[in-house]
Amino acid sequence: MSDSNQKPEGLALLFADDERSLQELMKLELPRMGHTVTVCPDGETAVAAIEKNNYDCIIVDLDMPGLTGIDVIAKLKEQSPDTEAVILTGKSTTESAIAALRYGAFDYLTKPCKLVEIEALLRRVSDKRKLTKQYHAVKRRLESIEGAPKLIGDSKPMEQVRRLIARVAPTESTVLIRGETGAGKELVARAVHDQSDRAAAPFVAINCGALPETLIESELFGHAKGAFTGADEHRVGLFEVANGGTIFLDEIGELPKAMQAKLLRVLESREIRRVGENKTVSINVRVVCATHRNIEDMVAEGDFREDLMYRINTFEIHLPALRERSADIPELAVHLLKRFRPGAKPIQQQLSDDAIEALTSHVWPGNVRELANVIEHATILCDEGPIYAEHLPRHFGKRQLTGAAKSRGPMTLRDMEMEAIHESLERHDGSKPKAAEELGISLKTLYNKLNSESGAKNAA
Ligand SMILES: Nc1ncnc2c1ncn2[C@@H]1O[C@H](COP(=O)(O)OP(=O)(O)OP(=O)(O)O)[C@@H](O)[C@H]1O
Repeated sequence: MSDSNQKPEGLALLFADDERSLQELMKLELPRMGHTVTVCPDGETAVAAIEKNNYDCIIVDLDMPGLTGIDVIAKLKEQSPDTEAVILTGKSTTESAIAALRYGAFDYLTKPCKLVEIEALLRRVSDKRKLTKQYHAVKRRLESIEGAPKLIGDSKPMEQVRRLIARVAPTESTVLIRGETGAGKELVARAVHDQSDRAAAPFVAINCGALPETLIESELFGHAKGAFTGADEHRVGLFEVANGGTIFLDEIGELPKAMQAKLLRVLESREIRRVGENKTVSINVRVVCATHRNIEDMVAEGDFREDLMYRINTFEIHLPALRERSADIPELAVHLLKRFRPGAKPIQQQLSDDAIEALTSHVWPGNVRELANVIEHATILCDEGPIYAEHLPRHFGKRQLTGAAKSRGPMTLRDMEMEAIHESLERHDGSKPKAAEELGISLKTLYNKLNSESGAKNAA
């Protein structure tokens, strides 16, 4: 991540040490490294400077007469928690330096330290600040596209989901979220994390179905440099990235059998082993899984390990399909509209009655993801004012009225789903990628549904 050929971003530094010669040295050398520096002779002056100015990083001597380095850091973390702190310490006080790390210091240097060590450490501070800024920028962009991750819906089924989330979140239980594709399982997983004691630590999501089998292990557990062709550098796996927080294993049913055994071992031992390394690393990660597949059937067919199934579904949350909570559709539609038309307006000004009627009577095989696509389509045709049924995709809302559906009598949800798939395939001259995109489901899911339909027909 750190490119040693690249000049680090200049940092605003504060240096505090009672040694005159060090003060003089830093006044000269830190600017030569491209940083600006305020030099202070003691803790009191340092605290006064921190109260007046903003610094990216402070470097403080641990042992100063009056306020010590730890006192200065404690004050700094109250005043400006984002500013990094580096401790300078004599060899004999390494233990106090470790105490300083507990107070939130970034790192410590033992005196006498070389200028190259200070330079390397400041480069790391600079890298960290750059990454933090990038993280906030990406998060803001994502929120402006998707809206802040918020579970919308007050329908009875969603109230029940919320109740379950609130019950399980504060525990350490592994959670299995079941529900159709696009129903919002990742949002439920995030809500479990956000309502837990781990909320301030990372939430890391990975789709087990989206990675080639050969890469999953190193993605989850990391690898040593040279562990396999292409492993040019040491890489930390997602379990380590999520340490202290939550890992969300989406589409757990897609995990290859060999990986299922490895995952089970990790869940039981709470230790991981990076690919190409012998030693194990302890991890403290809460695991939340999700699947749209019937895991019990997969176990019966020998595709999923029974012991892993029991291990991951300590607590289950079933997320109902959108058609089972149609009362949420208007509010969800307006929430999704904000992605394309920022600003909040009442539902009546955004959606006409006929649009609400068409939306609430649709079957939604692609669930909320499909709803987001339909809303995007409507905003292309209608960039302001209420959305009418005519702005919805052409096939929309008609399905329930087709002669075939009426003459067949009551249809199962599965039949309706297959009808939506076939209609979409027809509209796109049989193109499965286009149909999958329109329906808001993955190509893999489309194939699965078509295969299980032809399997059922063959069996009949
Ligand atoms: N209750 C909800 N409130 C707000 N937005 C939602 C809700 N449910 C789903 N969404 C939105 O719908 C989209 C799909 O949701 P998500 O990715 O969580 O579904 P999923 O069930 O995990 O799908 P998949 O099984 O395909 O991974 C996302 O853009 C998400 O923000």
